[in-house]
Amino acid sequence: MAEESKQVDPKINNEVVKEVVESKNAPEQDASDDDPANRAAGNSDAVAAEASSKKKKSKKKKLKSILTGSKDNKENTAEAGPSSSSEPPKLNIKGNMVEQLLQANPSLKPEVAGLSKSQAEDMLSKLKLEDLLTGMSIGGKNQKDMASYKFWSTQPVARFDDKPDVEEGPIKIIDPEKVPSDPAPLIEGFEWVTMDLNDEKELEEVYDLLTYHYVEDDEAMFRFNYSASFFGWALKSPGWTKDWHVGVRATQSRKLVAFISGVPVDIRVRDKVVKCSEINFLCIHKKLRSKRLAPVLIKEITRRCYRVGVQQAVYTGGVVLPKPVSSCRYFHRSLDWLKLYEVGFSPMPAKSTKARQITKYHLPGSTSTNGLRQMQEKDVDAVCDLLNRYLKRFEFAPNFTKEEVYHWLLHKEGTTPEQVVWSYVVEEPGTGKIIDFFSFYLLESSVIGNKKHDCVRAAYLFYYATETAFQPNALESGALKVRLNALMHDALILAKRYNFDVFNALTLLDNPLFLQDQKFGAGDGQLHYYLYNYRVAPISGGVDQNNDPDPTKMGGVGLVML
Ligand SMILES: CCCCCCCCCCCCCC(=O)SCCNC(=O)CCNC(=O)[C@H](O)C(C)(C)COP(=O)(O)OP(=O)(O)OC[C@H]1O[C@@H](n2cnc3c(N)ncnc32)[C@H](O)[C@@H]1OP(=O)(O)O
Repeated sequence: MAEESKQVDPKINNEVVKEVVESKNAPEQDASDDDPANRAAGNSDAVAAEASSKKKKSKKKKLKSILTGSKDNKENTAEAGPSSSSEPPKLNIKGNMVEQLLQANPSLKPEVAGLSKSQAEDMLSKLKLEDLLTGMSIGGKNQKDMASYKFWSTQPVARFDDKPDVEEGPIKIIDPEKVPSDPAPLIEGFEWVTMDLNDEKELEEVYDLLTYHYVEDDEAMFRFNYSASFFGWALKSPGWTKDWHVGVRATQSRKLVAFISGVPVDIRVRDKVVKCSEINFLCIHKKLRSKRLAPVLIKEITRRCYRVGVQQAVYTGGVVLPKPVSSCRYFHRSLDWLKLYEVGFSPMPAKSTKARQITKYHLPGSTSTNGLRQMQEKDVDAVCDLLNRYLKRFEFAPNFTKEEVYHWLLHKEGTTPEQVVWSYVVEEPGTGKIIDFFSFYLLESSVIGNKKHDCVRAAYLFYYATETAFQPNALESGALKVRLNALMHDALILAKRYNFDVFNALTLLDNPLFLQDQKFGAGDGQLHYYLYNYRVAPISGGVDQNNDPDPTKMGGVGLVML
């Protein structure tokens, strides 16, 4: 999932604030309770665990407006988060522990001052080395105690207290024969559907649901505005099956009210290749939020994956769940600074002016790399070879087939109403060999309630690769940095040419080598990477302990998810 991330006001850039401690009292459920395979073997019903019959009655009442399509339902309460009514006693210890805490993360200084001893201890226990490595100590806002994850604590996922030297591999082995052949029943008035995205009407329904109910930023200023072409691209990749496009409809109104999807992907985690379902576009109608429907959807897509022998999944999110494999930070490069300022995305830095900001982000009209041109069908083999060699340099990355390169990276003129992906190759002058390649995709965001602008065209940096990486000492000599900066500068120029307003990138791949030089600003979004039913030792997210891009922390995440 892409995350809505806004450019951080430079004034507050490094003031990272976290939620720290909360009660640990809730008992943990046995993981087997929620496992579809165990359900088949006679264990407690997963849906029953989510919704007691009492709750069902009140839900039925609240959901009436959806069933009938009326708009008068005001019920949309968020689930109560952790709260503490009493003021914690001030910390009056000067011991080792606090020093350790501050040493581990100096940016915590303002927070430590007001902590009780037990809170500080708790915080320290959360600030393990692996958390620093994955960026979790910084992006861990919203993290709850394991037992407070009523659903996730029952699932085969890594836990926050797992040791960093875990043996990597599946958490449990599923026998597809024992997985129920039918979905668990939904509450009355709703039914499961498999969406047929080859049917334009159904594609449109998914598009509508996501347009109005998918990810918004915290202040609800922007909302992703996926195009129908984008969904064709994202959800019909090689090996896709319509069985993994799962919807929930209101029986009476036939309205699509929830969706979750998966597409197959092989991910290499260090030296092992894991056959995964890449889960994305989990979305629940706003009026059905906080009613424990998300766990039901997740269990249903899990059942469908298990049934066909796919036992692992990869997914990303802005929320902290047990437990990220890695966490990367969003960066944004203004292409049309004035527009971004006017829509409230980019702040005006202290002592700057509009004119200065516009000049700062000005780009030349033409690219400068010799041999740069749009990728064509004839480049698929060369790009596949270069990209796979490049991605082997990362611990957590896909391995592309030629079909996948064709699907994900090649824009096929005239096949979709809107272009979704832009890919370029560099043909070595003289030899014609493909020596570099880069790509970005389009994801528009609607601007909510702005009189002047209704959308922001964002380019998301996708995959890239360069032969320069394989030169001896490419990193130490600075050659890789120089080459990537030249390529990314051209990528920015091309994105500007195609009327993009902003260029987004994470701290994954080799991005820390160019983010700052290319005037990317830090965003307020963090993207956490997760694996389902697979344990791994922590993987670096390309950031240091202050959440800044760090070239010494590269080599971790090589997977770019939409
Ligand atoms: C082998 C195959 C396995 C396949 C499955 C692999 C796993 C795939 C996992 C899915 C990967 C999706 C990747 C993407 O698409 S990430 C994009 C997620 N979508 C959005 O943010 C769109 C806008 N938001 C919504 O539509 C809803 O708020 C959603 C649907 C997100 C939650 O609905 P709602 O707000 O009404 O909540 P609830 O009362 O029903 O349920 C509350 C429970 O749900 C847990 N929750 C909340 N948000 C997420 C989240 N983003 N991933 C996983 N779990 C999440 C939450 O911690 C709590 O559990 P626990 O804290 O009590 O334990």
